[in-house]
Amino acid sequence: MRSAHTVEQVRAAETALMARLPEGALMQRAAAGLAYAVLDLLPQAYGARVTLLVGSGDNGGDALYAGALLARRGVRVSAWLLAAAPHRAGLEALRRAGGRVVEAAPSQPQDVVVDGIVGIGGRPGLRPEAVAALEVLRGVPVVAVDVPSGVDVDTGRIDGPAVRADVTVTFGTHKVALLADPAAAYAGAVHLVDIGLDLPEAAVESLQAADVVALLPRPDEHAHKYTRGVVGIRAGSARYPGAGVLCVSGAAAGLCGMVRYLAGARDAVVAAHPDVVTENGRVQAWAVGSGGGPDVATMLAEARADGVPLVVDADALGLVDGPLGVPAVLTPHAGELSRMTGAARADIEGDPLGHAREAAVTYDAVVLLKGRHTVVARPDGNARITTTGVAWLATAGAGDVLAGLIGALLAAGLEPYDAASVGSWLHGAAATYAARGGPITAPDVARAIPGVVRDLL
Ligand SMILES: NC(=O)C1=CN([C@@H]2O[C@H](COP(=O)(O)OP(=O)(O)OC[C@H]3O[C@@H](n4cnc5c(N)ncnc54)[C@H](O)[C@@H]3O)[C@@H](O)[C@H]2O)[C@@H](O)CC1
Ligand SMILES: Nc1ncnc2c1ncn2[C@@H]1O[C@H](COP(=O)(O)OP(=O)(O)O)[C@@H](O)[C@H]1O
Ligand SMILES: [K+]
Repeated sequence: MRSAHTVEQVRAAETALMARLPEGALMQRAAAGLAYAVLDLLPQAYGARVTLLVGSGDNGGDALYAGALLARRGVRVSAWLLAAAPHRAGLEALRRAGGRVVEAAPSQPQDVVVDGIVGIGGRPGLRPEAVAALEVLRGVPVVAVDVPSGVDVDTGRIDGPAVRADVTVTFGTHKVALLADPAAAYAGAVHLVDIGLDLPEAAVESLQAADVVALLPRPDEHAHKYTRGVVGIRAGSARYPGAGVLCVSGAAAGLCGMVRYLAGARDAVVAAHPDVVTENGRVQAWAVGSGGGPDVATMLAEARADGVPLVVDADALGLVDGPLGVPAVLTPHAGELSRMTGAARADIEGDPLGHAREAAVTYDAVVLLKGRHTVVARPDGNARITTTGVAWLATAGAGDVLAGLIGALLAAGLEPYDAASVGSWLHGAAATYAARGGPITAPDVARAIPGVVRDLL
């Protein structure tokens, strides 16, 4: 599991650890990790040029100590001080190692910029001096120290100018802004340096392959189709038969024992999926709403009346105005959530984690808010953020596949939070497998799911 802790949690762990270590030890650990990450980006250390952008706090201190380590390896390090009182000991260390202080951009082309402007002590946004410095150095690869400066660390919001990093070297744990968009998109590749912090459980996390393996349902030796779970699909209509076919394709990827289909695209579904049963009968979960048509209200009401867990997607989301009274996963994209809650779409896109968490409370359900980094939020405030996937997944019908897949995982017995987050992880991984760097369509995503599962197991 990748965990993201809040600034308050990091500070508390840091205080506890610092009490047991010699002064400056943590910063030395951080600086060493940072220096190695910068070295990794340089063709060779000797003669390379690195500019440090240095603010007034310990984030700048990390950059200065790392700069000292780099200077000892022969890197030409320039520290551009953006605040009046930079970390004193760090600055001395850099000078002793042969680094220099500059007041403007170095005239020679630079190989790397290190963003040590602000870290977890920063307020969102950047001062004009920092914006100007970044502008002058535009085009040079940026390594951010701990977080890209300017982002809102605990929410992932971007409320002003912020650094766009190629790599972020973070210390002790991930910060929320490194998982949650829009800030996560500013972080580039994130490299975690262990500095020995002892941290509590995190409210925000991101499943990794090993976590998905541990949660995946699989048949035991004596399994039969009913013990593996039956998912019912009420999706697709005469007008939108494709949505029914796609929702079934996600459900029929093999993760539960059987798929029942009870909606208006029966012929198309059976033609595409001869394994699907179209008689009514018991199910352990329903997926409702994709390509809904005029019967969507009836379909939602009938599924609810069954008392089993539900996935509510697309057209059915507009009918949800409070808790459904059964365990549920709601799967809106930002536009659908905007229609549900009345919040502006841009506000939702600016703070997907906050809006997903709020909606989870309002609807007393797991809310899966789709996007580049999909958020799965639970009413108790916990959230999992999906980092698998590729932009090619933003294609018509991909959401229908996801709804069916989550339905199958619910039917197989996963809790709604696990079903939604595992389903979203598999969906993103399947898109990446299918895309192999190129375009995909929704059926490609569904077809790639069994291969992802096979490789995981
Ligand atoms: N907490 C930890 O466990 C560790 C922290 N370390 C480093 O220490 C950092 C935190 O250091 P600090 O608490 O000194 O805080 P920061 O260095 O993040 O920034 C605080 C300083 O920046 C100024 N500032 C705030 N917002 C600003 C803005 N938008 N523009 C310009 N200046 C702004 C403040 O007035 C303050 O002086 C971490 O991010 C990390 O890089 C590491 O040295 C290792 C251990
Ligand atoms: N930029 C992106 N990068 C990666 N995945 C994305 C991006 N934009 C959207 N997605 C994913 O693509 C899928 C689109 O689903 P959705 O919007 O419901 O489409 P549809 O309604 O046509 O099925 C979601 O799983 C979403 O998370
Ligand atoms: K920074």
